[in-house]
Amino acid sequence: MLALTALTLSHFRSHKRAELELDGRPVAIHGANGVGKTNILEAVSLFSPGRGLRRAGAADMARRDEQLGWKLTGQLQSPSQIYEIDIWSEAGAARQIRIDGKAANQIALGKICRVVWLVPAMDRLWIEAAEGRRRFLDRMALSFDPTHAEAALTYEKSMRERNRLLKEQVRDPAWYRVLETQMAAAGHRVHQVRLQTLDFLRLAQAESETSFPTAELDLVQSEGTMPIGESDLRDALAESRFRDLAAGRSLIGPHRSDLIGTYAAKGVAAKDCSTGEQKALLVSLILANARALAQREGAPPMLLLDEVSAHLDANRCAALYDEICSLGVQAWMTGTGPELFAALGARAQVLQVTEADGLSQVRQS
Ligand SMILES: Nc1ncnc2c1ncn2[C@@H]1O[C@H](COP(=O)(O)OP(=O)(O)OP(=O)(O)O)[C@@H](O)[C@H]1O
Repeated sequence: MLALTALTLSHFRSHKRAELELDGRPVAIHGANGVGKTNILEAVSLFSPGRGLRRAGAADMARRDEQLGWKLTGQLQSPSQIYEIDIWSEAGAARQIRIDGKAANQIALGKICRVVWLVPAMDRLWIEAAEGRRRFLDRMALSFDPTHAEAALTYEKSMRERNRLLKEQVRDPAWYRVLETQMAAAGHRVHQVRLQTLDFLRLAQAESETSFPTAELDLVQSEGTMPIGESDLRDALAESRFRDLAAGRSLIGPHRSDLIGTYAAKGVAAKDCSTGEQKALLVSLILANARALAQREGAPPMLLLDEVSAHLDANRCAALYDEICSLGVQAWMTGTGPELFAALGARAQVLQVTEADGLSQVRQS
């Protein structure tokens, strides 16, 4: 299994200090609006690479009106061993990580801990801009291949630099060659890992007997097609330079990919499905992600499901709970009242968050 067995939040968001003792079961967190349930999920999301589920900066995560910075301490149980992990930021500085007392970086963290999430901001994922869908796919890709974060970052950095040259109307090819070589190497890798992730998800959906609808998936380019090999991408970037100069930005590459989903049984594009169906398609994908990783690595990722029951009918909610429990996933779920988790019974650890006089409290309920 992959699970946090203890978690302490210090001066993190609304929590001055919250200590959670966990036993590896799914975690159902309930409490009134604004008591800090999502803040706990955000803390868990930081146990994987990236900016976390709110995509916030380290400074925003410090408890307001305190200049102290924040700290998260977690005990992580992986299939092979137990890790003691500290993640903290001092006075708004970049996040720091220590694994078993030794300084570590986000890539090292990504190798031992995988976290995938669904949050209410993703309710319109199928309808809104492609960037959100790419991010959702990349989060799943990262759970399969921890090096994905590094390749994506290298690509992003070289692309930004190339875009700067394009905006400044630099025309000398010598300025572009090194950047385009870097973009092609990292971009090809990013694209391949995304394609492989789609294959894993397709297979896991096909093999499953879940009642969640199958989401057919396609990765498409906003214009044309993605060059197949690394050298094809490098050549395509060089060829596109003239057009890119006119646009002032790079027009080809994996940053122009889009994830298209279809409700397979109905043959209806995800963007045209009902709100609940759209959410069910996303749930179907993260369950497929969990199933595939359980098979390949012996442990599914931790799942963060903020406002888990929103838009799902009672049958789908029960089916989701059943699947989480049968997969042995440490799913972190939130909702405003304990009744939302009644169908889980003793299969989950139920925590209640309350707040009084600016101080939050988390206790078993
Ligand atoms: N840096 C911070 N310092 C102190 N409080 C913060 C900070 N950032 C956010 N908050 C507070 O945390 C609260 C939001 O917490 P959170 O989103 O976890 O609530 P929630 O329990 O999930 O609520 P809901 O049920 O409404 O979704 C808000 O009151 C917000 O003002």
